[in-house]
Amino acid sequence: MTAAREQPLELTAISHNEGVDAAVSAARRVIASLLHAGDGSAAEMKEVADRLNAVADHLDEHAPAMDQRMVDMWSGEGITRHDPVTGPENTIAPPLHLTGKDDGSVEGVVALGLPYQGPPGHVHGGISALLLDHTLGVANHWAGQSGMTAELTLRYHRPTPLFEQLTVTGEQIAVDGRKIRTRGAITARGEVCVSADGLFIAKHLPRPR
Ligand SMILES: CCCCCCCC/C=C\CCCCCCCC(=O)SCCNC(=O)CCNC(=O)[C@H](O)C(C)(C)COP(=O)(O)OP(=O)(O)OC[C@H]1O[C@@H](n2cnc3c(N)ncnc32)[C@H](O)[C@@H]1OP(=O)(O)O
Repeated sequence: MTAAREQPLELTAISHNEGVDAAVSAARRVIASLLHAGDGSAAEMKEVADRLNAVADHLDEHAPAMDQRMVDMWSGEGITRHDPVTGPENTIAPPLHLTGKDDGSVEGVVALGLPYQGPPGHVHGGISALLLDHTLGVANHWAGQSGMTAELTLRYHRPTPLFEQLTVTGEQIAVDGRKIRTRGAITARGEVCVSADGLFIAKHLPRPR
């Protein structure tokens, strides 16, 4: 499928310790800290809310127009910085860090905390679906033929643990005309927790200009 490469290639934008990336890391910490604190916290939540709203007001005051920002988001070639799985500019991205491997597959590791909880102590099934949908999409890009998700079939083999290193993989299996078949999995401690089979159709929406 893909010619052998000498070393893994970054498929995720590298997070910087400055600028918006640093602010986003801080915001991720706030999200986790709020959930950890909960309703019974002794912290003065009215004051916390006022301070957070002041930060949001400041950001909104200095933000570009939405249509301009959309153009900016899609102006580069290659790796995105805004997506909800790997994006260093997106607070809801865990983030997962993906690299392309010699064998044509992609792989990343991530540990998920409280904001991603479903069953007690374990990852929400919809979050696993999000991670796999994106990882399969990136695997298609890495293999050279990408598209939009038409079907995503998930099998949840065992609960996926929070707070532990998870390995997320994706690999393009076949291309038949516009139909692209892709497979992937989330494993913990070497055991498959979730496996995914995707059908993607070669279609690309126009980039904002
Ligand atoms: C990009 C720039 C930045 C680069 C970054 C590089 C690094 C990162 C790389 C990459 C990262 C991206 C990772 C993203 C990952 C996330 C992906 C998503 O979340 S995508 C959003 C969710 N999906 C939708 O919203 C689709 C909505 N549905 C549609 O738009 C259409 O229904 C679509 C495209 C799926 C098909 O529509 P039609 O009109 O184009 O094609 P028709 O003619 O209907 O179908 C073509 C063939 O496919 C079959 N087909 C279509 N849908 C099917 C289905 N659901 N099941 C089975 N077959 C289906 C049909 O039967 C037909 O087959 P016959 O040619 O006749 O044999």
